Amino acid sequence: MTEQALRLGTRRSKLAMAQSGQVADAVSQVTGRSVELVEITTYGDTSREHLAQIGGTGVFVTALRDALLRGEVDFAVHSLKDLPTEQSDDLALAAVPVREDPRDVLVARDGLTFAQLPDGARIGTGSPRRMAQLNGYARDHGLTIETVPIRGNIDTRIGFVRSGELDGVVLAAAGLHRIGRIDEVTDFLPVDTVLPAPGQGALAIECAADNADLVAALAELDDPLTRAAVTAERSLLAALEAGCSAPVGAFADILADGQIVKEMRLRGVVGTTDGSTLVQLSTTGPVPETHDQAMALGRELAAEMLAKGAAGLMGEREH
Ligand SMILES: NCc1[nH]cc(CCC(=O)O)c1CC(=O)O
Repeated sequence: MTEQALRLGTRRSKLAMAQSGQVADAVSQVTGRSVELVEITTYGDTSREHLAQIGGTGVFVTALRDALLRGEVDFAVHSLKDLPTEQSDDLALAAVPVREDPRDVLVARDGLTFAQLPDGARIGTGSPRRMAQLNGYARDHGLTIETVPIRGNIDTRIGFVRSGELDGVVLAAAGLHRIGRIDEVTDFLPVDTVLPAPGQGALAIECAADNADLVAALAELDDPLTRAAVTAERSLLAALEAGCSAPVGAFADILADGQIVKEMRLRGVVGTTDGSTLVQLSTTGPVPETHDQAMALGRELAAEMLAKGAAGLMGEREH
């Protein structure tokens, strides 16, 4: 008797298809079952509005979750940074695999690094988080850049540079890796210059919470350290009451002594999009061993950031 193929719900973008294809192979290996991709269109794929305007929260995810809840697909793969922080009781975050490079990168004309950009350079990004930190970095170096809000898939965004319309665009390294275009990066921005979005570079594999066999099988793809890190990052975001299009960066990493894992450090930043005010803080604690401990790390840092005025910065509205 042959078991039915598992149905993986995925968006159709090149990036989504690449990451779903990679997860499909891994799931086939751990379950011994074949995996069939089911393409689903989300609001984020069809809307032409800027993400900062449509709110961001869940626009790439809701249609996939609905298909899971209706039993039309067995599991779904999301970019973790697109996943709203509130988790539905009916769905399980069954696995968070090992994170890919979390950094933001610059793809600029003529091989330029960020420090080599000319004064007034036009840099495309629709992300208030990137705008705030890029403008802040430029200010610190006596440079002004113009951040230009853009949307579209990775090909479209890099296309603005190739056509000469923009001097550069800022993207996530992970996405470029996954679609095989990492060679086009002209500068990898260190996380201390531009903190990534909470969960950036990580994937989320979701399935129905009551599908116990599948929850258990998918758990084999989970990386506990990645899960602890992204849980702390997302807890910070939630405790700041910010959505995924807010100017909030967060990154948790492991402080190790040789091979010995010592502590987890969580860094967070909130700022105005012009980069004139940035609140960046970090906290360090034992590596979380439970979900609650990882959540506590994020809440702790959020409280410190709020005490330093973070709420006022996030309240800023774009004109
Ligand atoms: N919101 C779009 C999105 N969602 C996930 C990624 C990249 C891959 C990742 O962060 O895992 C991107 C593109 C980008 O920010 O350049």
